[in-house]
Amino acid sequence: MTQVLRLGLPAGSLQEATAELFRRAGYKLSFTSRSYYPSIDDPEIHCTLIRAQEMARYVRDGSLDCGLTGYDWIVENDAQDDVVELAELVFSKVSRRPVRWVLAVPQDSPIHTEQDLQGKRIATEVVNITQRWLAQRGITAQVEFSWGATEVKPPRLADAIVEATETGNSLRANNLRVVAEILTSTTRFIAHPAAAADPWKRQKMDDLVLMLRGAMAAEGKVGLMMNVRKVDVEKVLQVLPALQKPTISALSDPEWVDVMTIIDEDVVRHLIPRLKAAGACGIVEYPINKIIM
Ligand SMILES: Nc1ncnc2c1ncn2[C@@H]1O[C@H](COP(=O)(O)OP(=O)(O)OP(=O)(O)O)[C@@H](O)[C@H]1O
Ligand SMILES: O=P(O)(O)OC[C@H]1O[C@H](OP(=O)(O)OP(=O)(O)O)[C@H](O)[C@@H]1O
Ligand SMILES: [Mg+2]
Repeated sequence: MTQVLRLGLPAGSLQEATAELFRRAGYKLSFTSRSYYPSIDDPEIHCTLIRAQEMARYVRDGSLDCGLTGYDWIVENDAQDDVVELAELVFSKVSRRPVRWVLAVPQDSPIHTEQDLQGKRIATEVVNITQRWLAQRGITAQVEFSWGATEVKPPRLADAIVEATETGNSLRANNLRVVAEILTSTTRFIAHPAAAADPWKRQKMDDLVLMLRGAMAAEGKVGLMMNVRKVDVEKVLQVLPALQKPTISALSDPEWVDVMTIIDEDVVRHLIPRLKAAGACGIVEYPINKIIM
C-alpha cells in the first residue's frame, strides 16, 4: 500500500508565495479554480487548501499530517504545545520579512500610549492574542472580533485596531499610526506529533523542508566562475566578499585555475569589473536554484 502525507497549504495571503516556493523547491503545484485540492507531482503527497487561521486546528486534531501557516494563527489558536514545528520559513505575502501585528489608531487619535487604551474599543481578527496582551499590561478594554477590512473601522467603529502589517501600505493608506507592536509572525511548517514520530512521514516532511529551505537560501544568490592565472589568485580572492570560501580547481593548463563562488546577486555588478581588473577572465554568472547547508 502506498503511504500518503496529508499536507495543508494556506489559502489566502500566503497562498501564492507558498506555491511559488514549492515550485522553486522542485514540486509542480497547480491550483484549479474552485478546487481546494491542489495537485502536486508527487503521488505520496496529498494537498488540501485550508485557511491559515484553521491550519493549526486541523493539524492538531490529526485531520492533516502537516501544514504551513503563520505563527500568529498558531498562537491565536493556542496550538504551540500541540503541534510540532519542523521549520520556520521567513516569507510573507510579498516580501521575505516577518508580518508584524500592531496596535494602530488614527493619526489624530488621543491614544498615544498603551495605558491610553483603558476602556476603549479595539477591533481585530486576533482576539485572543489581543486580550492576552492587554491582560499582561493590566489594561481593560473591549476587544471586538473583526472579519477583515479592519483598517476602515477607526474612528467610528473602533478606537483602535490590532492588524497585520507587512509593507505598511494599508496603515498609511488609512492614515493610521502605530502605538505598539504586539507580535511578529513568520510562516511555520507544523506537524501532528504522531506524523512527526512516524518514520516514513517524518522522512517525507524532512525532505520537503530541506528542499523548501534550500530554495529559500538560494534566493538572491548567483554563482560566479572564472579563470585566473595562479599568480593572480590572491588578488582575485581579495575582491571576493569575506566569509566566502571559493572553490579553486586545476585546469589542463597548469598556470591557470578555475575559481567558483556563490555571491549575492546585488553585488555582482560591482564585483565583476573588479574581478576582471584583478586578472580574472572567462567570467560566467549563473543562476542558482538551491543551496543546502
Ligand atoms: N501581507 C500580509 N497580510 C496579511 N497576512 C499576511 C501577509 N503576509 C503574510 N501573512 C500571513 O498570512 C496569514 C493570513 O492569511 P489568511 O489566509 O489567514 O488571511 P488573509 O490573508 O487575511 O485572507 P483574506 O484574503 O481573506 O483577508 C497569517 O498567518 C499572516 O501572518
Ligand atoms: O502592510 P501591508 O503590506 O499593506 O499588508 C497588510 C494588509 O494585508 C492584509 O490584508 P488582506 O489583503 O488580507 O485583506 P483583509 O483586510 O481582507 O484581511 C492585512 O490584513 C493588512 O490589511
Ligand atoms: Mg486578511
